[in-house]
Amino acid sequence: MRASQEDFESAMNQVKLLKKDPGNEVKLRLYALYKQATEGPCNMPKPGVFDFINKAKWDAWNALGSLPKETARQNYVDLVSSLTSSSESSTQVKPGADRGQQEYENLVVTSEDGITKIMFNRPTRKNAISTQMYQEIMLALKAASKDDSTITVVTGNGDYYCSGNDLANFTDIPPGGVEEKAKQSAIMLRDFVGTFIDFPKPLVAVVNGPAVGISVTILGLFDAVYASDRATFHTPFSHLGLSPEGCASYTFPKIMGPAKSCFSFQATEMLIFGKKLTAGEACAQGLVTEVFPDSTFQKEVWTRLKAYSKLPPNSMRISKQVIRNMEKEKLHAVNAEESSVLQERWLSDECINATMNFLSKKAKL
Ligand SMILES: CCCC/C=C/CC(=O)SCCNC(=O)CCNC(=O)[C@H](O)C(C)(C)COP(=O)(O)OP(=O)(O)OC[C@H]1O[C@@H](n2cnc3c(N)ncnc32)[C@H](O)[C@@H]1OP(=O)(O)O
Repeated sequence: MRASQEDFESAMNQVKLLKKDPGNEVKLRLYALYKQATEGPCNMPKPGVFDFINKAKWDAWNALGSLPKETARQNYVDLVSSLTSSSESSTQVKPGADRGQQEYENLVVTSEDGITKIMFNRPTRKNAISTQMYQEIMLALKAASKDDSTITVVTGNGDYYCSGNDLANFTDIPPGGVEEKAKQSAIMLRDFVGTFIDFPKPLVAVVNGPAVGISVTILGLFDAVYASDRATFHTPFSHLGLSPEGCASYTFPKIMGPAKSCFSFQATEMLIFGKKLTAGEACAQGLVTEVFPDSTFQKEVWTRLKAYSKLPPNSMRISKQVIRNMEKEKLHAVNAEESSVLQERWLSDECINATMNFLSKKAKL
């Protein structure tokens, strides 16, 4: 039986609900089939060779030649159906499921000695945060807020703490185009940062190495930040045609000193001029609680955290509430404003060019 228009629309909705990123190749095929089913054979001028995102999309659509619209619609529905059934089977029984533990692709989450540890686990990408990883971090934080641990710790696997947003996230363009992508990203960013603002238990960052971008800005929402002396703190927003997020436009000047004092210039030097701070400098500015020599970092930090985790949990949670609640409304408002400014920035030539330069290996920080 041929797929109807309703089957097609239902498949489009199912794509948005996929639990697992199907990868760029499948997404290109979905894009091409969608265009063919709705518009017929490729009717766009061929993009230039350096416009490689649109070129890849054009190639995929053009490769469908004169495939009839109905067949493209059927193929789209079949492809989505194969994706939904494989994602259902891959979330079934996994090791740890019987202990109520969730499995993550880009995180290692463990709970021991009253401490839930959320470790970024993409060391070959310097722990850059992919779209899927944002979702996983939100899920892990929500689970940690309800489990029986007293403290939650965020750290990184490998030589980096985290290299910030995965710049390849912007190559995954939905059928609605780049505007739709920017809109979806702004919603995800607001939810992601909101999860940190609302996190109810003591939240500690164990910064094992260099930290970049959003992994630095959200530190202002943690309750303690311990850093190895190998760590650096870098927010290269202007270099990337971006603007601050993670509430840093509010927390950094507040943490680093009152307005117009020489200290608040440290915040603007970081957020506007992209100055990279050493761990010692970040500690002097109040962004880091304490710095440890890398050789003894893990031992010293975890000994301290284990002692803290034995403190009465309700008292710690209530103290956090008393300290943070007055600020919550303001932080949510700042988060919404920063996300909406970024939604526009992502569509700017400055941002698109900087992202292309990184992805085509012409630039690095
Ligand atoms: C939707 C919400 C959006 C919120 C917005 C947040 C804003 C930010 O977070 S801005 C910060 C974005 N991050 C960057 O600009 C960092 C880019 N990376 C680099 O400049 C360098 O990779 C590095 C300085 C972090 C490390 O350099 P190093 O020479 O030591 O290692 P590499 O060989 O470059 O890295 C290994 C491998 O990993 C890839 N990679 C590293 N970071 C990222 C990243 N952020 N996005 C995508 N890919 C990244 C790098 O390309 C290498 O890949 P290959 O092995 O394939 O070459």
